[in-house]
Amino acid sequence: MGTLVRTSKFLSAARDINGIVTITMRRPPLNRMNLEFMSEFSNVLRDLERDNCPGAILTSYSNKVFSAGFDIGELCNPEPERFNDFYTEVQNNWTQLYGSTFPTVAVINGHAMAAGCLLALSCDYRVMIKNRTIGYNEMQMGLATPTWFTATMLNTVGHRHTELGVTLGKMFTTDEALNINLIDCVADSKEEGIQKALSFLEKFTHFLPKSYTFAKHSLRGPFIKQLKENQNEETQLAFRFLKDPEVIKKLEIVKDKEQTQFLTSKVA
Ligand SMILES: CCCCCCCC/C=C\CC(=O)SCCNC(=O)CCNC(=O)[C@H](O)C(C)(C)COP(=O)(O)OP(=O)(O)OC[C@H]1O[C@@H](n2cnc3c(N)ncnc32)[C@H](O)[C@@H]1OP(=O)(O)O
Repeated sequence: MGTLVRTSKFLSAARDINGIVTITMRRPPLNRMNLEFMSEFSNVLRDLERDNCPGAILTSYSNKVFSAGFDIGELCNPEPERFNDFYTEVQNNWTQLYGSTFPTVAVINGHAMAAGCLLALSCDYRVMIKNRTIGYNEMQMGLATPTWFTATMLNTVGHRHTELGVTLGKMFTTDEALNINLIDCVADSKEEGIQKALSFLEKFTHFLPKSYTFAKHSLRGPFIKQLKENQNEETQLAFRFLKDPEVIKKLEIVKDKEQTQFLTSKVA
């Protein structure tokens, strides 16, 4: 897989001979995203920017789950300070990944739910393994989808598919995702997915990095600017939402085993 450039509790990053870095999420069993996971992720992205990385691939150690999204423990009746740190790290991570100066590919080798879907959509290209699901399922959990999550899907598949996807909390199968361009291609295995990702990244070899960055930022920059300008308001809005007694009650039920089985049956 290449030389290990960074390894931390929940992530590893390995560089191949062409400089392409594969970031593997490894927080068993479901790559749930908590504060520590998000800060490690931001550190990796910061290193890649500093090292003028030519391209990166994001994938999961597990062929079942790419990421189950936010750790419900961070959302259920949160403490103000911890939530502020968590949500700020999530926002910073998105601005880094969505606005990276190098091309990125998500090899989605397992289910990608809610914030896990956001990670994949924040890359430039998506290769997904057959028979997995991807989407913003927040609605099914009594949650709302943050504005920058919605904008990221909107910028990928357009208004109508985003409207239906977000308001129904829909998890798309690999085939459905391909049909609406939520993903770019399908692979039979993670290994084939990595090969397809490398072929995509190969296309950028002869481009000037500054030209690539200019093009990417022309398209994504205004959305990043909008979040940066509203970061505190977004955090306060989310905190107030999560402190609503009805939301707390619903999330507590979701944390219950039986409800998890219900959610699992929805993605089977
Ligand atoms: C105004 C704006 C307001 C905005 C505020 C909120 C912003 C919200 C934004 C994003 C939200 C999210 O990202 S929420 C997370 C969404 N994720 C899910 O819905 C995942 C649900 N999980 C599943 O469907 C399944 O677990 C799975 C398909 C991912 C895997 O299935 P599997 O059978 O392998 O595993 P289990 O279901 O048995 O789960 C094992 C174990 O993990 C617990 N679990 C699952 N997901 C989470 C999670 N996200 N956080 C915490 N814990 C989770 C599950 O309960 C099991 O626990 P037990 O073993 O103790 O039963």
